[in-house]
Amino acid sequence: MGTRNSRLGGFYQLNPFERLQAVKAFDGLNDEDLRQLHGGNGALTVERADKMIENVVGTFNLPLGIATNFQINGRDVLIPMGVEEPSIVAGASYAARLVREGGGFHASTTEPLMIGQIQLVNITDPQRARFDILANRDEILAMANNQSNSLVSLGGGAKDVEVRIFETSPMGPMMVVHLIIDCRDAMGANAINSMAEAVAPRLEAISGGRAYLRILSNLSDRRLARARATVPAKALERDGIRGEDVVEGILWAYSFAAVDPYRATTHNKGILNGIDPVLIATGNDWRAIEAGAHAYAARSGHYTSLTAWERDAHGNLIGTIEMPLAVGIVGGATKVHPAAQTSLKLLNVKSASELAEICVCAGLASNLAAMRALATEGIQRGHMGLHARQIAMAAGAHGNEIDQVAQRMVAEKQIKPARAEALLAELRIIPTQN
Ligand SMILES: CC(C)(COP(=O)([O-])OP(=O)([O-])OC[C@H]1O[C@@H](n2cnc3c(N)ncnc32)[C@H](O)[C@@H]1OP(=O)([O-])[O-])[C@@H](O)C(=O)NCCC(=O)NCCSC(=O)C[C@@](C)(O)CC(=O)[O-]
Ligand SMILES: NC(=O)C1=CN([C@@H]2O[C@H](COP(=O)(O)OP(=O)(O)OC[C@H]3O[C@@H](n4cnc5c(N)ncnc54)[C@H](OP(=O)(O)O)[C@@H]3O)[C@@H](O)[C@H]2O)C=CC1
Repeated sequence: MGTRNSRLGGFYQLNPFERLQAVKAFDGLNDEDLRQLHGGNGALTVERADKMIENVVGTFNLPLGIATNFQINGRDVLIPMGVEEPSIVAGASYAARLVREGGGFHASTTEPLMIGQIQLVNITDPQRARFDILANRDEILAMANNQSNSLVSLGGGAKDVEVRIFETSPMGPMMVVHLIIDCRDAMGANAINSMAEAVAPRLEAISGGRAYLRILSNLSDRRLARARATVPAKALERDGIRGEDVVEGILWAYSFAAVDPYRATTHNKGILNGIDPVLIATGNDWRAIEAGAHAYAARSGHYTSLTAWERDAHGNLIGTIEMPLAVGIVGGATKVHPAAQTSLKLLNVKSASELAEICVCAGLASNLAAMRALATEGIQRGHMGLHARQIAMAAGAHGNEIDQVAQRMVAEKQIKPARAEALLAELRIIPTQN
């Protein structure tokens, strides 16, 4: 067993090999696990990829970083993040360090209940049909649960039936039946779709209508994850700016997102900056979470922030987040992609709910990092300082040239492709002149 202390100050100053050793010391991962994280022989092979999707010609790599400093429900966690954008991993680690000073994140989830929808049309007497479908609830649930080999024995499966009537639509009236399904540790899409397709003929017979769509809803608003964090005002003190003033700035940043959908969209993008990379690293479906997150943000009819920020009686900053988070630790690609398996092992989660809790904490942390930067020095110093290396590489820099060009651009505060090209040309001329 490793040290299990995720407070790894200066982790970023190590090289990738040294970082892997620190991860190994944290968790006691074995060498095979490390190879999978590192992308060596254990990583996704073309042969395996060819069995995952269609028309495969290769694999597409992304950087895998480790966010440090997270403490969630009293447990230290190192969070793997697969992402192409610089400063996300740094920002999340920084914010987790700040939250750690306030006692870490507190997270929870609702039951993993999802919705399967069956669309019924051409029903002459919808009120009678609704009554009869509900009267046959137990039979419908039993038919749905016949589709599952293990969900029911694990305490999950189809739990309830609901009926909604739409008086009008572009094609006329329709009825939508919801199957409420407890998906346990699976994201559940395939399980739900099988159940929805299985019960549709019976629903047609009861209602006298015709079933068209039979599919899950990605607005999984019965499967919510929540987290709360406290940041002592003192922890936010920096470069001569008082912590109280940083709190004030962050609260104005939040207020902007709360009232203005143009700002809320960017604010929520900053939250998903923390969540999507964890979904990718663990082989989860990030399109499903993105769709659910934005729909949930608009549930009142006004698109708004997925987080809320306030000040407590002592002047400390309090942040909360609540959003749908349908993730799995079984099913989909979670058990197929070798690095996803290792990421789940590193996270040491025993249930899909625990993974969802980690995801919302990463989202809350990313939101805090972005707002702190935006409300103080601006986003460009931290973000562009780290993005400078990508600009240097895009300009053609290799090896040592990358850091040399990036450092010059940061020092000059001119982080631009044209400047990178000029500096690179300069760097390449100097050695030949000597
Ligand atoms: C980038 C930092 C953290 C630098 O911040 P800094 O002040 O230069 O950092 P520091 O040197 O004081 O170090 C503080 C901690 O940050 C971490 N850290 C520091 N440097 C590194 C690094 N190189 N690599 C990895 N981690 C790093 C590390 O955890 C370190 O502590 P330690 O644990 O070592 O004791 C800060 O400027 C920041 O948080 N910026 C915001 C980053 C961010 O939000 N990026 C997202 C991209 S922009 C975007 O897409 C979203 C947005 C902004 O539009 C959303 C919105 O509008 O709301
Ligand atoms: N709109 C969307 O979001 C859609 C998404 N998808 C894709 O569907 C995939 C996810 O579907 P999902 O149904 O989760 O995956 P799978 O069908 O791969 O796996 C889920 C199944 O695993 C079995 N199982 C074994 N142990 C457990 C456990 N502890 N908890 C829960 N189930 C367990 C259950 O089957 P059993 O009970 O039979 O043993 C369950 O139905 C993702 O790849 C997603 O991209 C697909 C269609 C639409």
